Amino acid sequence: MTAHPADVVSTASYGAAADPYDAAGLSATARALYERGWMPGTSGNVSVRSGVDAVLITASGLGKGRLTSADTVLVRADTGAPVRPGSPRPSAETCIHLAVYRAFPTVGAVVHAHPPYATALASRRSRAGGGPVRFTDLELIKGMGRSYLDSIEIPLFANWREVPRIAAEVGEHFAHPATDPAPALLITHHGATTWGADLAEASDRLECLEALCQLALLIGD
Ligand SMILES: CSCCC(=O)C(=O)COP(=O)(O)O
Ligand SMILES: [Zn+2]
Repeated sequence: MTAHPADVVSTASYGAAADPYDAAGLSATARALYERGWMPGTSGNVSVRSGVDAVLITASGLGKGRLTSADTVLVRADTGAPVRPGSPRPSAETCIHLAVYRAFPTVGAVVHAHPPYATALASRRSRAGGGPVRFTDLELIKGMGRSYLDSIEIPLFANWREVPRIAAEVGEHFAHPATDPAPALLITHHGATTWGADLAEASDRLECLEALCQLALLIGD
């Protein structure tokens, strides 16, 4: 991942508790997803696990195409509160990331974006009565952490105005996960969230999910 010129300066402000390469990785991922049109304006957020009790996440409300390492915040994994006083405000959707980390201890990175096909398919499914979005037979299913070609169900959540309510429903859902749960969720009229061992895997899964959603819309019912 190529460092943004601003990262060379801003990573120096990070202490030992957050790896400066993680901060550079977060901001580079956000910029790349912005370039793809999946994080328009200030939308989207990215995080990585930082040790056992903290998460490094993008700051809230900033243009994701201009993000630098300085625009990341180390938060407590239990409460989402910034570890250091004077940090920028963490993403408004931090609680959703934390719900994923709590449910899946091996997850190292979470990516949330507003990609158009995933958002459209989630919204269409919601209008048709809701329930998980299921993909069948498509080869790209293997890109979602599956070694076999079968079907995969992506849970769909309501886009409550109170983000903690979305996070609570995500936490409840994954408290009793299906066997081999998909590393992804959709939020109706909002976007998609994927996760993986690291930023590369979480981003690849977002790419596959968006492609699956595009194909599903092309194929139709
Ligand atoms: C303009 S998008 C509204 C908020 C949102 O859905 C999002 O993904 C970005 O929130 P953040 O607080 O992480 O900037
Ligand atoms: Zn969002």
